[in-house]
Amino acid sequence: MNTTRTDAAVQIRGLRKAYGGVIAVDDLDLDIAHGETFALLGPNGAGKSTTVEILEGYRLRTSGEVSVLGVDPARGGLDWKSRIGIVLQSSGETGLLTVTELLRHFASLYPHPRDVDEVIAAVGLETKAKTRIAKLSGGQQRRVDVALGIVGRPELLFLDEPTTGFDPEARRQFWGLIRSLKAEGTTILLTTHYLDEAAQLADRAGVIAGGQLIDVGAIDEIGGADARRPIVRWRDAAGTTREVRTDEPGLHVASVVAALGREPDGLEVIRPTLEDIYLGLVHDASAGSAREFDDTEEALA
Ligand SMILES: Nc1ncnc2c1ncn2[C@@H]1O[C@H](COP(=O)(O)OP(=O)(O)OP(=O)(O)O)[C@@H](O)[C@H]1O
Repeated sequence: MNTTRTDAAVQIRGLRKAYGGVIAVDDLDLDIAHGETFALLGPNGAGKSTTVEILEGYRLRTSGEVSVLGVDPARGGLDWKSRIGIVLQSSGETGLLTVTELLRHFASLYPHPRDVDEVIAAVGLETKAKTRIAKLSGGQQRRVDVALGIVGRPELLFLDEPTTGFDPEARRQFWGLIRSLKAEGTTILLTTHYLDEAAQLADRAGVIAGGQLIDVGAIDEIGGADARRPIVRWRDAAGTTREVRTDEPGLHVASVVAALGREPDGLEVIRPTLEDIYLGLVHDASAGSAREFDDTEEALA
C-alpha cells in the first residue's frame, strides 16, 4: 500500500541514501507538521538536497520509510505531484516565453491554480510581466522560479535556497510572501544557507551534518540553553580582553563597572545569533575536519 494517513505532512523514518560508497543520508528520522515552516540547515555536502529530492520523488532512497502528504514519494502520481510545489536551487527556466505566458502554461497544469497576475505581483514582477524570461536578470529569473513553485497552490512547498541572487529588498518582499503562504496553511520545507532567513521564517529547524540530523528543535531553542547564553566581553584594567557567559549580563556588567570604578573599555553584550549557534553545532559535529583546517591555517601562517 502506498498511501498512509499520518498526522505529519512529512514523516521520515530511518532514511538512508548511499551513492556507491558515499553515505549521503544516514538513518534520518524527522516529522514536519501540517502548516509548519521547517528549515533544513547544514554545510555543503551535508545531505540536504539528497533528503529533499527523495521527499520530492526525484530520487530513490536506499532504505527507510518516507511519507509526504500521506504518500510514498517514490510512488507519487500526478494527483500527489499537483499538491506539492518545488523551487529548485536553479531551474534554469529561460526562453522565448514571457513571464505571464510561462506562468499561464504552468497554471493550466494544476487543478486549483492561483491567479497568475496575483502570483506575478506577489513576486514583484508586475513591470516584467510581458518580458521574455531570457531577458530577465538573474535575480528576476529566480523570482520566476518562486512564482512557478507557488502557482499551483501547493499544500507543501519545497524551497531550496530560494533567495540566492535576490537583492535585500527582494528578500524582504519574499519573506512577506512566505509568511502569507504560511498564514494560508501551506507547509514549507526551506533549505537555506542564510541563517537570518531561517530565523525569520521557520518555526523549527534541523541541522544536518555528514548525513545525520545533529539537532532539531524550535528556532529559538535549537542548540540548547548553553549555546544561547549571552556573552559579556570587556577589557580589564590591564587591557586584557575578558569574556563571560551569563544569564544575567546586566548584573555582570554592573559588577565589572563596580570593580573597575569606571566605564569598561570595549564593553559588549553579545547574544548568539542562529548563525553562531549553527556554526557551533556544525563545528562540534565535524571536529576532525575542523582540526585539519586549523592545521592548514597554522602551516600557512
Ligand atoms: N548524484 C550523486 N552521485 C554521487 N554522490 C552524490 C550525488 N549527489 C550527491 N552526492 C554526495 O552526497 C553527499 C550529500 O550531497 P547533497 O547534495 O545532498 O548535499 P547538500 O547538503 O545539499 O549540499 P549543498 O549545501 O552543497 O547543496 C555529498 O557528499 C555529495 O558529494
